Amino acid sequence: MSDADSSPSAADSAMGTDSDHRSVDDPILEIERVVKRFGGITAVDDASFGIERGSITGLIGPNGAGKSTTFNCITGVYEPDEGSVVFDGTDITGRTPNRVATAGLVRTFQIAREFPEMTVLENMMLAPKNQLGESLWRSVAPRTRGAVIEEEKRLRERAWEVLEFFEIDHLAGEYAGTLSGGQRKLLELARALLTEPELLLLDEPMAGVNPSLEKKLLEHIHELQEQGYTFLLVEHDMDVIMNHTEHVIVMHQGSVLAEGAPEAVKSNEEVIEAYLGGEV
Ligand SMILES: Nc1ncnc2c1ncn2[C@@H]1O[C@H](COP(=O)(O)OP(=O)(O)OP(=O)(O)O)[C@@H](O)[C@H]1O
Repeated sequence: MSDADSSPSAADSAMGTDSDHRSVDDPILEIERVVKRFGGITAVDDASFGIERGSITGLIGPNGAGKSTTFNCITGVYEPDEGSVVFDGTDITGRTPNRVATAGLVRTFQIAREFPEMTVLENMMLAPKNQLGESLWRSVAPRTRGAVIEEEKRLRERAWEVLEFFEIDHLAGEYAGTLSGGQRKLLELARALLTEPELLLLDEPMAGVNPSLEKKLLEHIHELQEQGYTFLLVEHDMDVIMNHTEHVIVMHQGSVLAEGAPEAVKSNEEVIEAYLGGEV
């Protein structure tokens, strides 16, 4: 169980939202009236919400509710037709994915896939370069020989540190292509961390994960939260949402239908109806 019960938002009731989202004390991310259309389809329809810094927030909704499109608008894959995305006080609307990642907002489980014919450590060393984009990496990386060596040393140390944190340091010399699906998930999260993000967007992190790895992944996510990272996750597994997030945003037909503490959202009638009476 997370510390959801002690969260300030735990006492909130799930509220329906129009354009005004609940006030967030210290927002790391603010989505204001975002609209994204594909021809005649409005995939995201005037969606607004804020993400509290240091929180684990769930973004849920039935199939086709607009969750992935919202993630894509946040991470720069799509430019919203209307509205704004503000990260850490800076308007990042319409920035390219590389520039969004450079700002400290990283989407995991969708980042560039690992290279199977390179070792785990080599993949780690390439992660910041891949995520930030080669040209950007060059522009931020120091160019003198001494500085390059120093930077590489620092990155290698950090790579080992992160591999140890995820308890996959013993795999550092293995080819990434030989890893199990679960080990690959851990490597993916480890690589994302090397880009030094502040906010991690997790896209169905538990999909296809066995129960023991799920437990491990969740423990790591909570430990990282304690270190100050913020998480926004799209997840269909309601047990994960109910037990491991402190705030839940529910999307339906492109809009935010309700948000609040997990228990309050679970019993919200509009939410239950949106899921066609299914168990939430
Ligand atoms: N590239 C696209 N072109 C046309 N329509 C799209 C495109 N991407 C999404 N849509 C439509 O926009 C709506 C929202 O889709 P989206 O994938 O964002 O929902 P979702 O909540 O992530 O769904 P799921 O849980 O099934 O992944 C759907 O009706 C979908 O068919």
